[in-house]
Amino acid sequence: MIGRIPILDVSPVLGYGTAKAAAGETLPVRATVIREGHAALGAAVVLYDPRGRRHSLSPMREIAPGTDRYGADVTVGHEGRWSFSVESWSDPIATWRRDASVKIPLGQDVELVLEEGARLFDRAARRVPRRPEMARTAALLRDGSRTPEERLAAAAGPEVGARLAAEPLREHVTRTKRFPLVVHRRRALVGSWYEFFPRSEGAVMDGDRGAWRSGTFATAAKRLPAIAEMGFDVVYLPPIHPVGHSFRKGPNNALAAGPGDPGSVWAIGSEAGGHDAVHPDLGTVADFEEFVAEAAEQGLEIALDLALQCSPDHPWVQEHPEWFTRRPDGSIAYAENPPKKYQDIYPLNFDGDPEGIYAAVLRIVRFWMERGVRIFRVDNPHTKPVAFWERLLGEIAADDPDVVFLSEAFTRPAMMAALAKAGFHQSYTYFTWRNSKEELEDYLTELSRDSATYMRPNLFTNTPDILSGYLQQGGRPAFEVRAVIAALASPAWGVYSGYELCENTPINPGSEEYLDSEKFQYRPRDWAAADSAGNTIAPLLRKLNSLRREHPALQELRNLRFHHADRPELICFSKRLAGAGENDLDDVVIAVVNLDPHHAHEATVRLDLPALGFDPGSRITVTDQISGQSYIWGEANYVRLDPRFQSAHIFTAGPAGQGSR
Ligand SMILES: O=P(O)(O)O[C@H]1O[C@H](CO)[C@@H](O[C@H]2O[C@H](CO)[C@@H](O)[C@H](O)[C@H]2O)[C@H](O)[C@H]1O
Repeated sequence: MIGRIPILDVSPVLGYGTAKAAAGETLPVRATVIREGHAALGAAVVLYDPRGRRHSLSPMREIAPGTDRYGADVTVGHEGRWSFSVESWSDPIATWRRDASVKIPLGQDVELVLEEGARLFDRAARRVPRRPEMARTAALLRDGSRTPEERLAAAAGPEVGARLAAEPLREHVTRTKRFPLVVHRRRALVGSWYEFFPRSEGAVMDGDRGAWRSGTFATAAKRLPAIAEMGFDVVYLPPIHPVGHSFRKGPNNALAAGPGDPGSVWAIGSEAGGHDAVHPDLGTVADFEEFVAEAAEQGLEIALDLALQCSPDHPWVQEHPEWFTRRPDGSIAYAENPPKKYQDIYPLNFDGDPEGIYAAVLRIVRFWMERGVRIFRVDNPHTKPVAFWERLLGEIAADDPDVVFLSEAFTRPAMMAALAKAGFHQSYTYFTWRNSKEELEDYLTELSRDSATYMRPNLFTNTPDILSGYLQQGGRPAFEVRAVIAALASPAWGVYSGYELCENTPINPGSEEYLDSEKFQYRPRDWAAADSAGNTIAPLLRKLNSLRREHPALQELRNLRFHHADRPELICFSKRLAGAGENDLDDVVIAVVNLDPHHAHEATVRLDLPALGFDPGSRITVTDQISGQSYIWGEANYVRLDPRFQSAHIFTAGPAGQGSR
C-alpha cells in the first residue's frame, strides 16, 4: 500500500539482483516523494549495516525545484549485506516557517501565526529536551517586547534551520521496506590490471634444439617488480593449464601447429591434466603458489582465467562424455563465439549434467582459491547459462565474499547486464570501440550512472584479441590518449602487456588481431632495451597509476562529469570527491584530452564550476600533473594540445591563490 507521504521509484533498486557498492563508496540514493496539498515534507535515507543496525540517516534534498525527486549521497562502510530504506514525513515547522515569512510581513494574523509557531517549537523542545534551542525559540516567538519581525527572525534564521534539518519535527512518518545493497571489497571497484602470458617472460630460443624453451613461473616472477613499479594492482594471467595437442593452433591462428608451437593457452587440457593442473612447462602447482606469494610481496594480486572449455585431450572428454554434445557422426562440434571459430576446443554442454558440471567447476574454483587466487577473469561467461553463474558466484560469495569475478562478455548489452546482476563484480566493456568524443561521452556517462548500480566497468585499453583501429593508426599518442581516459575515467582499468611498447601491428589491415599474436606463440619482450631507448610509455602508466592512488576522486565511478569543449577533438571530464583532498578540501581532478593523435587542436573548455565544488564565476588554480605547470582558470578556458608533445592535461584543482589540492 502506498504510505501517508508516498515514496515512489526508489533507486538504486533492481528488479532482479542486488544493487552493488564497494566498501567506503559513496552512492546516490534517489526517490520521488510527494504529498497532498502544499504542506512541506521531508525525506531521508536510513542505512542499515549487515547486522541490521541503523548506521546513518542522511537527509534528502529535492534535486531540482518542482521535480519532487529527492536525493542523498550515502557512504557505506565495510563489506557485507547492507540495506537501506527511505523515510518521508510531514514537516509542520517547515510549513509554518514558509507561511509565516509571507504572512507576518503582510501583517496577517500576526499574533496567531507567532503562537502557532511557538507551539510547534514547544513540541520540538519536548522531543529533544537536551537541545535548548527549540525551547528558546518558542520563548522568543512569544516575547511581546520584540517586534513581530524580530520574533519571526528568531525562528527563521539559518541556525535554527540547521538544527531542524538535523532533527526535524516529523509527522506522518512513512517508511519504505528495506532495499538490499551488497558491499564488496574495494578491489571489486578499484584496480589497475596488467595482463601477461607467463610463458613468454623468459622464453628463449634454444639454439641447440632449434626450438623455443617456455618461460616458467620462476622467470615470469622476474617481471613482477616492473609491473608493481608501474603501479598496477592486479596481474591477470591467461590460462596456466596444460594445452591440448589435438587441433592445436599454430602462429597467427593457423589451423595446424608445427612441432614446437605451444598452442593457444585457452585450449585447456592434455594428458598432463585439466583445469586443476598447471602446464608442466610453467612449473608445478607449488611453483604457482610461490609466484602468487612473490606477487603479494610486490603488492600485486593474481587474477586467474576461468575458461570453461576443453581441448579434445582434456581428461573430462573421456571421463564425462555426457558433458559434451555429440553430433550424429559421433564427433563433438568445436566451440564458437560467432564469427570467431575455436577449432581447438570443445564447449561444455551445461544441460548434459548440470549438477556434475557445477560440482566440478565449484571444486576447481575452490582449488585455486586455496592456492591464493581471490580474483577470477571469466572467459566468455555469456556462452554459459546465467543461472549457472548466479548459483556459483552466490555459493562462493556466501563463504568467501572477498573473491572477485570479472566477466569477459563482449556481447549484447542485456546479457552483460544480466551477468552483472547475477553476481559478477566487474565487467569488460565496449570501451575499445568507443573512440570519438560523442561515443565516449555517451558510453562513459551510461557506465557511471544508471548501470553503475549493478555493473562495474573495467576499461581495458587492449586485450590479446583486441588491437583497436584507433591504436593501429594513431601511434604512440593514441596509446597515451586511451591510457589517460581509461585510467582516469574508471576506477578499474587494464592493459595487456606490450601496450607500454605501443605494439600496434595487426595481422591484416582491418583486423583487430595482433600480428604474431602471443595467443599462439612465445613473445618475449626486451623491456630493458625499450626503457633505455625511451620506446615505452611505462612512465606515463606509472604516473597515471600513482595519480589514481593519490586522488580518492579517481577511485570512484559515479562522480564522472563531462564539461563542454567547443571542438569535437577535445574532450574534458572531471572527478570530484567532497572533503577528500588535503585539509578536508574537495579532491578534484580534471582531464582535457586531444582525441586526434595526429594533429594539434585548440578549444575553449567551459568548466561547470559548481559541479567541481566551486562557486559560479570563481577563479581556480589548476596544476598539470604531467608538465607541472599551473594556470588560473575560470569558467571559459583556452586549451591547445599538440600530440607531438602532450596529448592531455591532467589537472588537480583548488581555489585560486591556494595552489592546487
Ligand atoms: O571469445 P572471446 O572473443 O571473448 O575471446 C576469449 O575466449 C576465446 C576462447 O577461449 C579465446 O580464444 C583463443 O583461444 C581459443 C581456444 O584455444 C582459440 O581457438 C582462439 O583462436 C584464441 O583466440 C580468446 O583469446 C579469449 O579472450
